[in-house]
Amino acid sequence: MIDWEALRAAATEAMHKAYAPYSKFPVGVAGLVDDGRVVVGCNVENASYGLGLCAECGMVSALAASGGGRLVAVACVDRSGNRLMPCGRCRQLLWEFGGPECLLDTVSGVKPMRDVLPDAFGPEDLVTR
Ligand SMILES: O=c1ccn([C@H]2C[C@H](O)[C@@H](CO)O2)c(=O)[nH]1
Ligand SMILES: [Zn+2]
Repeated sequence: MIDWEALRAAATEAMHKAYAPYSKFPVGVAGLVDDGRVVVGCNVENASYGLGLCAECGMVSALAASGGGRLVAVACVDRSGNRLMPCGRCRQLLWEFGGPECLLDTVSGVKPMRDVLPDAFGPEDLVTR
């Protein structure tokens, strides 16, 4: 059983560390890894606006830097602690480390990644046919 409350709490704690002076839209994300650890990320913006990093970007970096593994569940929250859908780019980032079965705490309930990124491009598509 996935403890979604705990995952949302970890995402909310990360959200409070966001650096979002330009959008004033802090985001936090937490991912449950297949070995039981929880990795988090927050958005980090830049004076060169287009260079801002989404929270999920930091989270997958933390995943790799802390030993890797597969994401089994992900929760993203906004400043009110409400569920937030990852942007399209971030869905692709999550797909790389979670694949179709990874669960996402969406605004319309828990869904597998395959439902929020249908017909996704992934590592297996790089195999020459
Ligand atoms: O899934 C998302 C969507 C948006 N943001 C950030 C990017 C930007 O800093 C702010 C407003 O778009 O929210 C994320 O971190 N993750
Ligand atoms: Zn994003």
